[in-house]
Amino acid sequence: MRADVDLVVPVKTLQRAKTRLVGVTDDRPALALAFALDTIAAALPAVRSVLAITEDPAVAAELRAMGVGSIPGPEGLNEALRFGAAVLRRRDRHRVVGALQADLPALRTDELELALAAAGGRAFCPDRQGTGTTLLLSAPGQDLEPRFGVGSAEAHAADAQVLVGPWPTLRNDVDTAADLELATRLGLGPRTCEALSPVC
Ligand SMILES: Nc1nc2c(ncn2[C@@H]2O[C@H](COP(=O)(O)OP(=O)(O)OP(=O)(O)O)[C@@H](O)[C@H]2O)c(=O)[nH]1
Ligand SMILES: C=C(OP(=O)(O)O)C(=O)O
Repeated sequence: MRADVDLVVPVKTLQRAKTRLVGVTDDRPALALAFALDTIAAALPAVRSVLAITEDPAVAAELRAMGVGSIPGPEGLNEALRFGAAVLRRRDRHRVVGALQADLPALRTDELELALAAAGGRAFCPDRQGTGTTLLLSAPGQDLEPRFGVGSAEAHAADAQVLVGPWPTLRNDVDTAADLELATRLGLGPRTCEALSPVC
């Protein structure tokens, strides 16, 4: 557990989320919600706190039931992350602020902990393709400066340590049916299993 780390997790409005998973399920919003809940449940024991940034009241209600706070933020992923990071920074200016994507339904707490332990300052974990980013950590007391989007791994590598190690579940963000197949092999979280039942 890293008691000096607080994570911002952005969760897009469910009706607009995971459009690349069209055809995988009849209920895409329910699957996007399950991804976020499994990701956050796995992350909680690894850090001091998790704050979700979401405009979606259904997401906020589910998180509240888990004891996780959320606040609405501005439109856009980097905008939402900057907003959330600034809220956390105001609460404690010395902390490490991180951004964790909400689409890691196979995430294991121990793998996140290994990656967090390997970080020696500003650092990021590339996705399994090596082009995107699943986790970004600020240096203590510094701004998060998120550069998520196409080619974000290269953008983050300009000034952040690359975290690559034995944490496949942290690297497998699920955007496509192929990602979901791999996540199923790695072991899906319970909410995602339930949403896809009887697949697992
Ligand atoms: N709060 C917030 N979160 C966002 C926003 N856009 C993306 N996210 C989150 O950012 C992470 C990565 O998003 P994407 O992989 O691009 O997910 P997506 O937009 O649902 O998927 P596609 O429709 O397939 O592009 C997920 O945790 C999303 O929930 C946004 O505008 N606001
Ligand atoms: C926004 C990103 O993720 P995705 O590929 O999931 O859209 C990113 O990796 O920076």
